This record gives sequence, C-alpha cells and structure tokens, in this order.
Amino acid sequence: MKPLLRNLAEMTAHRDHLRLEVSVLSTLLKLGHIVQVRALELFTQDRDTMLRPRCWSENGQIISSEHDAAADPRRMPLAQEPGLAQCIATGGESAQRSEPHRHTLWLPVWLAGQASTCLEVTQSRAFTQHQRDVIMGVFLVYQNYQSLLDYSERDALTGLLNRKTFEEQYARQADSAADEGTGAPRQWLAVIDIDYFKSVNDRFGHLYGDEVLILVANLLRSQFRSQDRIFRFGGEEFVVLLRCVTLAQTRQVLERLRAAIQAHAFPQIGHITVSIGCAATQQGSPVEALGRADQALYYAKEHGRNQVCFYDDLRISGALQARVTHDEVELF
Ligand SMILES: Nc1nc2c(ncn2[C@@H]2O[C@H](COP(=O)(O)OP(=O)(O)OP(=O)(O)O)[C@@H](O)[C@H]2O)c(=O)[nH]1
Repeated sequence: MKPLLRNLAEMTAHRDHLRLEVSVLSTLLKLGHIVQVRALELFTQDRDTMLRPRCWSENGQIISSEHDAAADPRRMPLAQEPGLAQCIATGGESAQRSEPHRHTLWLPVWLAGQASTCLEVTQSRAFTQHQRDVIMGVFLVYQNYQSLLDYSERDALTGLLNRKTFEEQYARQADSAADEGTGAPRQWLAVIDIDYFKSVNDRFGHLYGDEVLILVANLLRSQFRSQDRIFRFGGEEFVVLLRCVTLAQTRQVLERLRAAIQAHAFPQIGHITVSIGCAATQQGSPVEALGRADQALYYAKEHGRNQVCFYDDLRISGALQARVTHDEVELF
C-alpha cells in the first residue's frame, strides 16, 4: 500500500475524535513541503468567537494543548484572522493567507452546519493546485469520518450527546475538575427533568412532546458554555456536566436555566417547568455522582417541582439522611 493510503487507513482506525485529529495532522505533515500543521478549536467566550491551537506539529511530532480552551494563553479572537473569520461566517470550504515565505491554508471542519474545528496547513511556498487537491482529499476523508463518529455519539431527536458517551466525557473532564489551590470541586453534574411531561404527551400527542424536547434541548444549548457537555439520557431527562465553575456560579446558571424554561412559551402547549438535581463530581465514579444528582432531583420532584436542589445542601440540612449498613453508606 502507498504511504498516503496507509496513513488514511490508520487514520480511520481511530474511534476517538482527538486521536483522529492527531492522526490527520501527522498524515498532512508527511505530504512534503509542509512546515506546520495545526488543529484550531473555535469556541465562544464572552460572546466572542475565539480560536486556539488544540494540536500542532513541533519537530515532526504532534502535540496536544494541556489547557482548557477558555484558559488557553494562546487563544485569540477569530476576528484577528479576517480571511478565516469571513470563511467561517459564510460557511466556506477553505481560506488562504499568503505572506512572503509563509502560505497558510485553512480548512474548517463542518459537522451538522457548525464548525468547531479548523485544520491549518502552512508551508513556505505557494500551494499548487495538485497539492491543494491532495490535501483536500485527505481532509474530506477526515471530515466524513469525524461526521460518522459524531453521529454515533448523538441523540437522534435533539442532537445532544447520548448516554453512551457520558462516561468517556466525564473521565475527560474529571482530569481538570479539582481546583489546584483549594481542592474545591470545579465540575458539577446536573440532572434536568421536565415536570409532568407525561401530561404533555397525553394532552397534545407525542409529536408535540417531541417538539418540547427539541426546544428544551435548544434552551439548554443557549444557557451553557461550549466547554460544558449536555446529554439527553432518554425520555425527558437531560444531564449536564458543568466545567470549571464555582458553586455560586453553578447555582446561578442552573437557576437561570430553570427560570428561562419556565418563561418560555412553547407553541400550542404554553408553559412547562423543570426540576433539577445537582452534585459535585469530585468523589467516586460517574455512576455515583449521577446517583447523588438523581437523589437531589428526586427531592426536588417530591417537594414541589420547578426548583433546583443541590445534593450537598440536602445532606448538610439533614433533608437527605445517611444510613450506614454493613460497610456501605446508603442514602434515603
Ligand atoms: N414525546 C416523547 N415522549 C417521551 C419520549 N421518551 C419518553 N417519553 C414520555 O415521557 C413521559 C415521562 O413520564 P413520567 O416518567 O411519568 O414523568 P412526568 O410525567 O414528567 O412526571 P414527573 O417527572 O414526576 O414530573 C412518558 O409519558 C414517556 O412516554 C420521547 O422521546 N418523546
């Protein structure tokens, strides 16, 4: 097999977005004349679209950033690269910048109409048409494969992440979860459940119920930041992993979400409410953290619905009692 085909075969053996990214960058780097390749992450911060290098080539190796996007010292506003910004704004396939001895080609990765990653290829000579064709060929294989991976990770109705991906996302975020200085939790898990959703289905039919789920998913997307992870766990239950925020910020964000859903006028249906249970994730397995948030949710449901309850608050106030049986702690 020719080296390029072998590289493509190796690239599509990966089942993880980041490894696939590293693999496409090393494939591109081997194409000749190329001096640097980077994968740029596009994200929103304080309403600005930002970019930062997530992976890049250095001395023939591909390196990944150790920073969260929002705290990466190399992040910069997308507007500082007007050619790329214009390409993203118009849904373009590629953009180029040419300076003496430095020619850069940008290839945004479009998945479901959104570009959150852009590959960047830089070389000292101008790109020939043949080079562009080869780079584009590799890029399209990569983009199609990313799209397949993405599809397998998403809930078909709402487009949110599905339950299957929860543990992996949890593990990925847990690494940066503890505040280095204080050890205070900086990642939170919230379970959000629509109140009396069965009656929406019963009164208006399943199609209207589905519409409510899609609109709630959109409200969730608009209320959380790009580094948070939002899942639909099935039915009318959603889970959010909030990253790198304090308890006070978490309270504020979840209360704002609760109020936004209550205030939203759903076509035909009118108003609905949600109950939310939240727990810190610094202890135990993902299943345990989920269990704690679920208990807080159960409490919210049992005590009037349309409210946000925190597991630690309920424990401290004695509303949730711990019972020691044998070697285990049970909560009721
Ligand atoms: N339209 C629609 N309904 C769904 C879907 N998945 C689950 N459901 C419905 O969601 C409803 C969940 O009802 P329950 O678990 O009784 O909860 P609830 O009525 O929201 O009551 P509380 O949670 O106690 O406030 C059931 O009627 C399910 O049929 C879906 O994909 N689409």
